[in-house]
Amino acid sequence: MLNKYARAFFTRVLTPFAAFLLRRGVSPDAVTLVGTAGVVAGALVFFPRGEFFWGTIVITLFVFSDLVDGNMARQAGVSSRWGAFLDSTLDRVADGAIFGGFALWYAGGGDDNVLCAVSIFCLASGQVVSYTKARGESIGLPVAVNGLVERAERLVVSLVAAGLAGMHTFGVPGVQVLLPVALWVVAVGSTVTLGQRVVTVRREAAEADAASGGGTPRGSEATS
Ligand SMILES: CCCCCCCC/C=C\CCCCCCCC(=O)OC[C@H](COP(=O)(O)O[C@@H]1[C@H](O)[C@H](OP(=O)(O)O)[C@@H](O)[C@H](O)[C@H]1O)OC(=O)CCCCCCC/C=C\CCCCCCCC
Ligand SMILES: Nc1ccn([C@@H]2O[C@H](COP(=O)(O)O)[C@@H](O)[C@H]2O)c(=O)n1
Ligand SMILES: [Mg+2]
Ligand SMILES: [Mg+2]
Repeated sequence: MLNKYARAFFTRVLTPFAAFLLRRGVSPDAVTLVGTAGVVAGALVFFPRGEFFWGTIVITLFVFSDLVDGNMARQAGVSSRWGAFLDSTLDRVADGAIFGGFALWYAGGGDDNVLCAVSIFCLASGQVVSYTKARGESIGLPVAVNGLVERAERLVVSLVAAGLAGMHTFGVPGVQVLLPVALWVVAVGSTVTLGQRVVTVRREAAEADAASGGGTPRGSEATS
């Protein structure tokens, strides 16, 4: 949903900044790499210590690089398969650090085994949701569904909640509950999304197999 409705807005807002970076000789790949490093550092330095406000601020400063890198590549006319691979692969690394950071907090100072498990579930289910699309497309299917909770929703729900929950350290009462609520929402939403994508891939695969007389495309079943 956000990918559909908010992307156009952010493209307009970030285009001048992307153009500025290109004029300064910065490459899209550099933005992808630095952005991911910033998200990973913000998540793994602050979240395991329960410093959710500052962790979210640092992550927010870097996470929009994921919208800037592609914008730069398109403006410069250098969009590439390598860039698409790098962007998607490092998205998985960033997501792992964010939900891993939550899990480390609940395994340590946050001392809550259930929320630690929910964080790990968010991490794993988010990766699987993304994998369904990548694998479906790699066997030649359109995977014409995004589902209820895509990456943008996973990030916005969990980071807004983490940022607000972190305001507890400034004396704002009652906000800590927002992070557990957000993690449960992301966990349930990711499960629904996984179901939506699996059902779509199953239908598209059956249609494609019927149209081609059955069987997977040569070679594709051998990859994983
Ligand atoms: C008083 C202060 C309190 C402190 C609060 C802190 C406020 C800040 C909190 C949060 C900000 C979070 C912003 C998160 C923005 C995320 C942007 C982003 O990176 O989106 C990425 C997304 C996907 O990009 P790609 O196409 O490159 O990635 C694909 C995707 O990963 C696919 O995964 P899948 O979906 O399938 O699981 C892969 O399949 C594919 O391989 C991969 O290529 O980009 C978009 O979706 C574009 C839309 C972005 C919309 C961002 C909306 C941000 C909205 C609000 C943020 C500000 C909220 C402020 C709240 C303040 C509260 C007080
Ligand atoms: N280093 C990069 C990063 C991205 N791309 C291209 O942009 C597409 C992703 O666009 P986003 O707006 O989601 O960032 C990606 O599929 C590539 O085509 C690139 O070339 N190099
Ligand atoms: Mg990107
Ligand atoms: Mg990306």
